[in-house]
Amino acid sequence: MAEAAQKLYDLLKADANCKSLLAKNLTQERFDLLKDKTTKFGGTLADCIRSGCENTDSGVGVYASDPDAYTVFAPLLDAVIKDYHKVSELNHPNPDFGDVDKLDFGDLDPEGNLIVSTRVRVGRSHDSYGFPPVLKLEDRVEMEKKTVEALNKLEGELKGTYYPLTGMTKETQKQLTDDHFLFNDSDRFLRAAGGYNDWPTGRGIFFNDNKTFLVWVNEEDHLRFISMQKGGNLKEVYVRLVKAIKALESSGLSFAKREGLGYLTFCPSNLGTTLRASVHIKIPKLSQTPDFKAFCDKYNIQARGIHGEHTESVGGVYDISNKRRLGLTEIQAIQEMRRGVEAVIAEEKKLGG
Ligand SMILES: Nc1ncnc2c1ncn2[C@@H]1O[C@H](COP(=O)(O)OP(=O)(O)OP(=O)(O)O)[C@@H](O)[C@H]1O
Ligand SMILES: NC(=[NH2+])NCCC[C@H](N)C(=O)O
Repeated sequence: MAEAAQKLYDLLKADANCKSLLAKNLTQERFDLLKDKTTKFGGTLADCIRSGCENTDSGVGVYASDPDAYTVFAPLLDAVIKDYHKVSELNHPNPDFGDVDKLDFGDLDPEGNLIVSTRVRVGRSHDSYGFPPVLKLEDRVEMEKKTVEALNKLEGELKGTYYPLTGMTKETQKQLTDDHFLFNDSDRFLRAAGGYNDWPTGRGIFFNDNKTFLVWVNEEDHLRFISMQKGGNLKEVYVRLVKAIKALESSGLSFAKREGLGYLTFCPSNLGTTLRASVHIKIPKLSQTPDFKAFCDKYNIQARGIHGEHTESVGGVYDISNKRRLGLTEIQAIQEMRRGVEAVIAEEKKLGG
């Protein structure tokens, strides 16, 4: 067990240019302290660090093998979490979605010139199962079954159908992915972490008729709840997601949560609120300025390409979202994204866009 971790650690140390949070925070002292430990789910240090050691261009570089890893490997994971979310203490507040009847925002781009679409997602983990490195095929299948039973109870606007990946044609998968609804198995960071083990068994997507509410089953996290639509109406998208979270939390599913850390996810960058609110937005001018990255950092927002993380922009359209998910409430994370997007729009217009 310690040998596997040692081999991986050697790989990490061999890349002197590695800038990941793993490289920064996995000191020799922490490595020695953790290398022989195992979680209740059988997770090891090697399980947590494999992706970041095999991919030294990782930004974060670490995944939790299971919910218990956040306790057993806390000396490493806590340091990475503080670093990513820019907090000095791990005292994440209780969930607070705000008063959805009194939100002080609506459409972020009422003229409809810049924002192509808006999406808000959260991740949830079943508290009785581990994460991909320790999951068995039967666990995934069992989790999928329990999840679908809960999803089938949704009503009204959230009512929809579950489509397992097993049996879905390649053409349908490609179309749904190109249209930004479905995930695929092309992320090498997630692959190295075990995220595609037994692919595609136990995975699938649930959506309502107009594809404004979607659930990913067994992609990176056990569950991702997603609300999205064309245009910039953040209020409609957010209110729909809050409704879905509340409905699913009262449908018999029990989600992994930890005092001080909020909702637990596979990747430490996602825990806390687990909320990522994004717009696809046309910013050909701002994105070309040398200060674009600094501008985003100032507002705690992140720019991605439009086919998801680690992809490039197409035609000056970027995915702009809140970067922090921990140490603030859900409504504060949404407001942080809103302020960032409003600033991006103002700056793009100032530059003549
Ligand atoms: N505002 C948006 N409008 C339309 N599609 C979006 C929007 N934001 C993200 N997407 C799409 O969602 C899919 C998933 O994106 P991505 O993997 O970057 O983020 P994520 O699902 O939030 O998860 P993670 O941050 O863990 O990678 C991609 O197809 C991406 O294009
Ligand atoms: N989808 C995510 N969890 N993204 C954040 C980290 C992704 C990858 N492991 C890295 O370190 O770069």
